[in-house]
Amino acid sequence: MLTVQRVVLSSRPGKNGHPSPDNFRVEDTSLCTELKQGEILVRTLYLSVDPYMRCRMNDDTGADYLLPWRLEEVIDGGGVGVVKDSKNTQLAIGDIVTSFNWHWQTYDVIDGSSVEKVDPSMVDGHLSNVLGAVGMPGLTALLGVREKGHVIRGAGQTMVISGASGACGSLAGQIGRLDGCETVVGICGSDEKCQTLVSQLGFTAAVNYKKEDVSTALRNCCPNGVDIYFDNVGGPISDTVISQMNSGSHVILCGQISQYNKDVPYPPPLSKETQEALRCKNIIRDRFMVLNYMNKHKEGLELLSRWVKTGQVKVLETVANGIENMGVSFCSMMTGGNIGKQIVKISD
Ligand SMILES: NC(=O)C1=CN([C@@H]2O[C@H](COP(=O)(O)OP(=O)(O)OC[C@H]3O[C@@H](n4cnc5c(N)ncnc54)[C@H](OP(=O)(O)O)[C@@H]3O)[C@@H](O)[C@H]2O)C=CC1
Ligand SMILES: CCCCCC(=O)/C=C/[C@H]1[C@H](O)CC(=O)[C@@H]1CCCCCCC(=O)O
Repeated sequence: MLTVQRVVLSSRPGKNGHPSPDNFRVEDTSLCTELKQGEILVRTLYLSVDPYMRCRMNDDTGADYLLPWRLEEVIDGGGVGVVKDSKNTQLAIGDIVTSFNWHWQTYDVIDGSSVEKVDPSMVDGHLSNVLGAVGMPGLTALLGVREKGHVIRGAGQTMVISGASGACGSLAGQIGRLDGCETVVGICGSDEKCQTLVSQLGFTAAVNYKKEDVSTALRNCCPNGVDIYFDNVGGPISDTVISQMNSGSHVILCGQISQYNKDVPYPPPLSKETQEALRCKNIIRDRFMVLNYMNKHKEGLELLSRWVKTGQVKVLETVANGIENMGVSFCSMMTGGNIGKQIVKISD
């Protein structure tokens, strides 16, 4: 038996509530490390906190592909770890593995078939990138832009990204630029974030929605209107962007984080004005879900890996330390405490 730490959901915030670190509890538990055929013992290296997890805190997630976390049970999500013992013919001690359903636990015994083996050279040994730029958020940015953005190289297009300094947004803007957008404008929640987007990631301009009048600032940054909108946040910010979009333009409906603490369906209903703007200007607003493009993931990860290795895409990350900080990190990410991908390092 091994004593390990895990995080359980101790209470729910309620569909209309803001999540709090008190909703999470860290506790010790005993793990039987005797393996059955096919099982592996893993040590957790990094865990991911992601916006969709807010929906898993409700007893009804509102999405058929999301299971609710159960009260008093260990939480799961994206994770990466190292194999410490194996009775699985496909996995050896020292292998790096990942899963979408990794338990928030320092060590675990799991079926080897429930994880994917990671090639550490894909991320130059920077294993947290498996949960970020060369993982689900990277694929979301890449496939979101390519499947729904309709970027045409040389056409002088303008792309706007909300939630622009986060895991998906910071990559989506860089990919828009690489794919040929002439102007790439980010919207995010601090001057420091705005400065980073422009000085480090090559965005044309950035708008601090907490300080500036978004409508005026966008008119200045996008004098020819908006052709592609990568929408991570929804709500009033998106209403404003959509009001400045050109005829025949495209909204990539990636996420609506500004509405996740409200009891509304996903995607949340739009105001009458915004529905009218979409209709009158024939704006295509397609919902995008990265999990619907599994057949494009392998090729996508290879491209993202190349871009990161060659420095064509820069990676931003905010790293917290220790399993006791999972709840705090999740709540911090939900309120803008992160720049780039929010990661929690669990062990070396
Ligand atoms: N469709 C898909 O397949 C996927 C969708 N997503 C979605 O993409 C979006 C971004 O996810 P991800 O990159 O992981 O997270 P981020 O790294 O972007 O972190 C969340 C960010 O959201 C911003 N934010 C929080 N509340 C608000 C608000 N009320 N208004 C505006 N901005 C807010 C904060 O930045 P700031 O300081 O700017 O406020 C915060 O840093 C989410 O909506 C998520 O659900 C993610 C993965 C896959
Ligand atoms: C209901 C709000 C969803 C908002 C959009 C979003 O953030 C979607 C994220 C998914 C994305 O398609 C890739 C993911 O990893 C997210 C979903 C993960 C599903 C894990 C399911 C685990 C389980 O519940 O069994």
